[in-house]
Parts: sequence; C-alpha cells; structure tokens
Amino acid sequence: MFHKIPADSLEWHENLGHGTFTKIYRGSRLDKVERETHKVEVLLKVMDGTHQNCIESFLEAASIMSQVSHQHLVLLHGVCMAGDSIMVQEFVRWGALDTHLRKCGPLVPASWKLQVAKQLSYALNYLEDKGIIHGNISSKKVLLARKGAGGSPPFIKLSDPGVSPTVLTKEMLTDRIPWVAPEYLWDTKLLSLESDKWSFGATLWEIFSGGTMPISTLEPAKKLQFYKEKQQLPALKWTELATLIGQCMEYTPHLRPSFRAIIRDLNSLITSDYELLSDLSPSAM
Ligand SMILES: Nc1cnc(-c2cc(N)nc3[nH]ccc23)cn1
Repeated sequence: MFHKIPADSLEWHENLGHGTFTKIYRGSRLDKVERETHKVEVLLKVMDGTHQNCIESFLEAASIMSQVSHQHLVLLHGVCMAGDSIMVQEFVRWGALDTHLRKCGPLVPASWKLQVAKQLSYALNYLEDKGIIHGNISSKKVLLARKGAGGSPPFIKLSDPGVSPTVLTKEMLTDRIPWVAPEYLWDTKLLSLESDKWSFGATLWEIFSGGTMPISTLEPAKKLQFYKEKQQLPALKWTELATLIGQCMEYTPHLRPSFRAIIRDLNSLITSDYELLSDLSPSAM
C-alpha cells in the first residue's frame, strides 16, 4: 500500500490552493534517518472528509503513486490518516506549469516547451508500459522542479491525478473539456490508456499556446457541443506539432499513437532556428 506518516512529524505552512475535494499546503516533514532528524519540505494534500467514496479513490491514487518511481513523476512520501486523509508528496519548487506559462508564456522559447513536452511523454510512456492510467493530464498537473533559464533546460514532474475521475460528476468532467477524453465523458467505463493520449494532446496545445485554453472558458453547453460536433482545437502554426496534436486528439481512441511513437515524433521535431537565433543576445550574432 503506502507508508503511513504520523501527524506529529508534520509541520504546516501556507495554503497553496485547492483541487477537486482537496486543499494543498506547503509543509515540512521531520524525517528520522538513523539517529538524525532532518526536515524535508513537502506538499500536503488534504482530502476534505465530506466525500467518503473519494477517500477510497484518494487512497487508491496514493497506493498507485507509491508503486511507481520515475524521475518525471512526483514522489509520494506517504499518507497521514490522523483525522483527514493527507497525502504527503515531494515539494516541487516552482509549482504548476500553467501558472508559469501564463506569467512568462511568450518569453519561453519553443526549445524550452519542447523539453517539457518530451519529459512529460517519457513519464506517460513509463505509465503506459506499466498499464497505469493517469486520467487527469493538463499543464496544471505538470510541476516545475527547475525553471531552466537562459538556455538551460527545465525539469518537470507530473503530479498525481487527484481523485480518480470515476467519482467525478458529469458537470466536473464537462469542466475538464478539452483535456478529458470525449469517449470517457460519454461513458466513464471507457477510461483507458488511450484517454491519456487525448489529454496529452490538449496539454501539448496548451503549452505551445502560452498556457491559455480558450475552449475551457466556454459555458458547459458550448463545451459539450465542441465534442458532439467532433471539433478540433485551432491548428498551431508549427505544422508538424499541429499534426501530432491532431493524432493524439483523434476521436477514435485506438487510432491515437502510443507514447513510444509520440516520443519518436517529438524527437524528430526541429526547433525553428529563427526561434533559437532570436534567443541569442545581439552580441552573439
Ligand atoms: N507536489 C507539489 C505540488 N505543488 C507545488 C507548488 C509549489 C509552489 N511553489 N507553488 C504552488 N502553488 C500551488 C502548488 C504549488 C509543489 N509541489
């Protein structure tokens, strides 16, 4: 299952926001290794206890997270079950990618975004090989361990999926358009590894569009119409990337590429030289 963490080993710091049924805080964990105790910075994710059936899925997510280990997946230290259920995760320094992109989107070079996309596809290929469905991929769930500035690459960690989508209401799933796979919205039994490919495509689009997702601001009926009419997101200027996004966001699940194929395509993308040249300071010209 997962490591049980005693409540008295945790210190609570500021609130960092909230998720579906959860509140998140920065915290510290007093870790006793041999005779030394040292403090580790952690992310405390509190499940609000009002939703009992969500506790099971919360603990299910925790137990899956403790079985996986990958450099681009957030590490779970364990769960504290004193009163509320609290997931104790590694603290990822620079927080969620969507916030970062909204702040510095236009200034972020394509090469930086391509690095993030590749690292995310490595994490998802790892999960696919293990037959594990994430179920909630979006740039909110991509965390920045290193910002990578002035040419040095970023380093991302994919966060846990949160409560399993199977306990979400139709309204909550509609709210996740266009990240949630369409087949899954119509029939939640259709959640599959293919659903993650659709969400990855939407996240790619989001990353290369500066962290904005215009569809997500539409009202629910319009969002559902987007799927009913099998609409696609506006094609990005970078045609090879737009093609890959279109393949991931294929309405027929089994036609979507595997993450192995996605990695191959991402590795074949050449960042536009102009973009790189425009990054160089004039003196380097
Ligand atoms: N596993 C995680 C998850 N989120 C963070 C995080 C870090 C930060 N600097 N600001 C934030 N604001 C919201 C979340 C967050 C850290 N670690």
